[in-house]
Amino acid sequence: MTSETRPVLSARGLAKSFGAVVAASDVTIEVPAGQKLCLIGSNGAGKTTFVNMVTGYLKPDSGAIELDGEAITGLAPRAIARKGICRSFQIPQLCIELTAEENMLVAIAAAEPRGLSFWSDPAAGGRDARARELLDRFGLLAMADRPVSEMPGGMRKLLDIAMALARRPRLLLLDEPTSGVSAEEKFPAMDRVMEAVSGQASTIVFVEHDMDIVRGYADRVIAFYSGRVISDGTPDHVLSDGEVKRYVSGGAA
Ligand SMILES: Nc1ncnc2c1ncn2[C@@H]1O[C@H](COP(=O)(O)OP(=O)(O)OP(=O)(O)O)[C@@H](O)[C@H]1O
Repeated sequence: MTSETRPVLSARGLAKSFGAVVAASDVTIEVPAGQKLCLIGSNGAGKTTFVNMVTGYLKPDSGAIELDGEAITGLAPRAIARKGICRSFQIPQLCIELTAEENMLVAIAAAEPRGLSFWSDPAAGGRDARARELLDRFGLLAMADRPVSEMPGGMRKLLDIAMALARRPRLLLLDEPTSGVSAEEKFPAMDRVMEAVSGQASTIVFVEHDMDIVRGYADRVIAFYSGRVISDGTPDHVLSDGEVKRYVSGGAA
C-alpha cells in the first residue's frame, strides 16, 4: 500500500471488556487522510472506549492499531501523542488556576522533544507568540489572561481542543466537542474548530450526540451499539438506517 492510499488510522478487530461488560467487540475502522468521521451511539455504546484505545488510555484485549502504517497498539498516551494522535476530552483536562495562555504554554512546551522542564520559562523561545496565535484561532485571545476557573464551559472546551493542536497532530480525536455548550453556541463553536484545524490536522474523529451537528460537519458516520459497529457510511445513509434509528437516534434522525 502506498502512502497515498494507506489510511491515517487503521484499527482492526479491537476488543475490550470490563468484567462482563463488552465495551468493544471486533471493532474495525480505517480512517483515510482528510476525513471528518463522526462516532455516534447511545450512552455506554463504546465510543469513548474506542477513542481511549486509539489514544493509549486503554489497552485493547485484542486487535491492532496503526498510525500511517506504524503499529501503535498498547503504547502509552504520551508516546502516541508524540507520534501524532492528539485528543480533547469529554471533560476538558485543564489546570483551572492557570490562565488560558498559561495552559496553552504548558501544552506547547510539553509537545516539544525535550518536554516541559521545571527550570525553563514556558513562555521563552517564541512559545508565547504561538500560544497567542492558537488562542486567536479559537477566538480565545480576549480570555488569554483570565484564569480558566472564570471561563464558561464552552470556552474551556475550545481551549482543550486548541491545546490538542499544540503538537500539530496527524489525527485529532474530539470526545463530545459540543457537550456542555449551549444550543446557540454549538454551531459557532464547531465552525471555529473546523476552521482552526483546517490545513493542520485535517483528519478528525469526533464523538457527537447532536444529530444536527453530525449532519453539518461529518463526511462519514459510524454508529456504535453495545460495543459493536452497527452502521458505517455517509451521514444520510447511517442516520436513515433502521437499527440506528432504533438504538441511537430514537427515530429523531
Ligand atoms: N474504566 C471502565 N471500567 C468499567 N467499565 C467501563 C469503563 N469504561 C467504560 N466502561 C463501560 O464500557 C461501556 C462502554 O462505555 P463508553 O464510555 O465507551 O461508552 P460511550 O459510548 O462513550 O458512552 P457515553 O456517550 O455515555 O460517553 C459502558 O458500559 C461503560 O460503563
